[in-house]
Formats: sequence, structure tokens, C-alpha cells
Amino acid sequence: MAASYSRLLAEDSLLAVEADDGDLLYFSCSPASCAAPSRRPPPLLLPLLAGGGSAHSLTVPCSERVPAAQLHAALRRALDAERGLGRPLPLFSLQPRERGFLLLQPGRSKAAQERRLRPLLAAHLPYLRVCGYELSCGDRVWQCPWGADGARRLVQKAEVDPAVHPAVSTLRREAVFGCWKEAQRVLRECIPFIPEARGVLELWDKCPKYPQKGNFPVIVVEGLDATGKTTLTQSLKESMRAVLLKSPPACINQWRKIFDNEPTLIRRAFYALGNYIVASEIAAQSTKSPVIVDRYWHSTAAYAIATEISGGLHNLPVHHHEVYQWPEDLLKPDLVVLLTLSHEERVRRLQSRGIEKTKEEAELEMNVRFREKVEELYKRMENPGCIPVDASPPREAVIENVLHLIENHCLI
Ligand SMILES: Nc1ncnc2c1ncn2[C@@H]1O[C@H](COP(=O)(O)OP(=O)(O)OP(=O)(O)O)[C@@H](O)[C@H]1O
Ligand SMILES: Nc1ccn([C@@H]2O[C@H](COP(=O)(O)O)[C@@H](O)[C@H]2O)c(=O)n1
Repeated sequence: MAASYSRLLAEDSLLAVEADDGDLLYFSCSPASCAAPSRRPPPLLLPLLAGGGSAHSLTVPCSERVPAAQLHAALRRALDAERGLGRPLPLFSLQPRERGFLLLQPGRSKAAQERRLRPLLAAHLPYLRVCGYELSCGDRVWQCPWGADGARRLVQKAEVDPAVHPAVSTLRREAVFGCWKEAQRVLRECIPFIPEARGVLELWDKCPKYPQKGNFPVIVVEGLDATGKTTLTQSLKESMRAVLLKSPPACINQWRKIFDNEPTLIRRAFYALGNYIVASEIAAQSTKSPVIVDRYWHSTAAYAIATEISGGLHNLPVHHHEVYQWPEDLLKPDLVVLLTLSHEERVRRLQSRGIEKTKEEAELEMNVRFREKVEELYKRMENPGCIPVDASPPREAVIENVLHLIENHCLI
């Protein structure tokens, strides 16, 4: 019988592990005294442990955002580099709120896995919760925390309904910032270890904080890579005698690679503040001429959500969720055009372009699910929403269609 998160949390701790197919499997851990005998052990763990394998979970408390994000990323790197410990499956703990990994290792005892893990985790141990898993009576799985004071707890499969992805509740705090103050706060905390964060913040300090749009139209062009944004924005610039801007803006572009290699929290704060910096340029330019913007807030939000929410479309936050709403303190464009293209044609264009692929572009090509999520997310954005435009006709036809759309929407 499915239970709500809140009922489960009342008596147990609740964990969700992301299996290889992207689906989430929930399990709860409770003192043996309050465990219902009818519940079954999680299918991931039972066969593995029964077959002589071993499992450990490593989780990082989420209370302090920046150190937690860094520790999580450091763990990921350490686990990826260490061969023979099993692939780290993403793990979410809902009570207490933590994030980490589950390591499943066939054919190795718990003690042997622990011996491999101890030196790897030594420097991080004070900030981590580590638990081993063991089997007793043939079908009872126990969670055994490292450290003296942790009593072992019985692990059982939890049927959770409604199945809201556990990362949904942390999106606002960790990936899709609702205002510039949040993004600024994150980057400020990064200054001690990312000096470039100071550079971004100094530029931001010089920008007006709530700039207003001028009388000329502001048109944003969005879409997956190679859908034709550059081609279209260049043509619009010429035919409308417009100014062409990009987000992130040129003034912070030299630091982009650095932030792209940082954990989600820091990376998304960089792109978010980039949008606010470009907003002040939009405000200034739109007093003099039409403005075309190549990517803006919708890209930042869509890519952030698609990366954070694993699995398929069904895991995305529900329609009209707060993460789909335009931030109140960010200058709004008059029109947002979303270029849409079939997967096959987009890959053909990517290949014919033949320039170096970024990590996310490579992922888009490989990962159909991720691409579907980004496209769907663009469509869920609100206030303003994106107007889809078919990007498959020849260049001239796409440009013509968009010019019509602009005429109708912006009355120019
Ligand atoms: N309507 C079109 N028909 C055929 N090819 C096109 C069309 N529009 C653009 N292209 C070609 O597709 C490729 C990708 O276009 P473009 O660089 O404009 O995409 P993009 O969305 O800006 O990509 P990115 O976001 O990766 O920079 C280019 O080689 C471009 O010449
Ligand atoms: N406003 C923006 C712009 C970009 N991003 C991130 O960058 C990637 C795409 O950039 P391209 O230069 O390849 O077009 C995309 O993966 C986004 O993560 C962003 O977040 N916000």
C-alpha cells in the first residue's frame, strides 16, 4: 500500500536511490521495533547482499549549500577515479535531508569494501554519514552506520505515492534561483576558493539592480544547441537593425569554463547572475533600438532542472510549478521564440558544423531523455512563455516566420 512522504517520515528515515535506468527506488530505515513485518527489503540490495556482494551509502548533509555542493562533487570525483568500488548511484535522503551515493559492489564482503573506502573518505569523514548494509536471517537487510553511536536499522522497500522526485523540493535553493540576491549570495561564498567569482560580482555591483526595458522590442531566441539560434539572431539583427546580445554576456564569458566545471549550485549561480548582468545591457540598448537576445533565463532554468531531475519526463515538477515562473526582479522580454527541430535534423546540423562539443552538447546527443526534458521544460516556462517555431524549413523561411511573429506580438 502506497504511503505519503510525511507518513513515512514520521517513523522512518526515507532514502531514494536512482537506479541505472533513471528510475527511483525508495527505501526506509527504521529501528527494528517499529518495522512492519509485511514490508519487503529493497530489490537492489537483497539480491546483491544474498549473492555475497556489499553496499555502502555515503551522504552529505545539505545544510550549508556551498560546502555541501563541493563535498558532493569531491566525493563523486574520488569515487569515479577509484576502480572496483562499483558505480556510485545517486542517493537522496529525505530525512535528514542529505545527498550522496550508494555503492553496490558484487563479490566483495562488507569488510573488504569498507577497507577500500576508509582511506578514500578519511579526509571527508567528519562531514559525511557513511553506512554499510548487511544481511541477516536470509532476507533482512540492515543499515549499519559507521561510528560508535549509530544503532543499526532495518531497511525496507518503501512504496511512496505521489512519487515526486526528491530533488524537486531543493531546486529553488540549489539550481533555479528566484532572484538575484540568491545567486549573488552563492557567488560571494565562493570567493575564497574561486577568485573569478569576485570578478563576476564586481561587474554585477556596477549594474543597476532593477533596470526597466526601453520602448523598443526585446526578442529572445531559445532552443537546444544547433537549432539555428546564431543563424536566426544574426539575421534578425540585420533585418531589424537591432542590437544583438547574448547571455552569458561577453564581459563574463572568459570565466565560463571555470564555472562550467563547478557543481550545479555554483554553475547555475554564475549563469543566473549573467542573466541579470545582461538585463542591464538590454535596458540600456532597448531605449535606442530593438534588442535580440541569444539565450536568457529560460535556458538557465531549463538546463538546470533537466540536469537535477533524473529519469524521464514524469519526474519533472508539475505544470505551473514555481520554478517555471519568470523571476520578478528580472527584466522581461516582449517575446521569447523557441526553435524546435527533430532530433535527427539537429544531430545532422551538429555534425555538419563539426566544432568541439561541450560536455552538455555531447550529453544531448547521447541522452535522448535529457533532450526531451530540456524541450519540455522550455514549453512549461511561464510569464512569459516560449512561442515554438519550427526550425526545420530553410533559413530564409524560418527568419520570415519569426519576423511575422514579431510583427504580431510587438506591433512594429
Ligand atoms: N534553417 C536552417 N536550415 C539548415 N541549416 C541551418 C538552418 N539554420 C541553421 N542551420 C545550420 O545549422 C548549424 C547550427 O546552426 P546555429 O549555429 O545557428 O545553431 P545554434 O542554435 O546557434 O547552436 P549553438 O547553440 O550550439 O551555438 C549551422 O551549421 C547552421 O548553418
Ligand atoms: N542563459 C544561459 C545560457 C547558457 N546556459 C548554459 O550554457 C549551455 C548552452 O550554451 P551554448 O553556448 O552552448 O548555447 C547550456 O548547457 C546551459 O547550461 C545557461 O544556463 N543560461
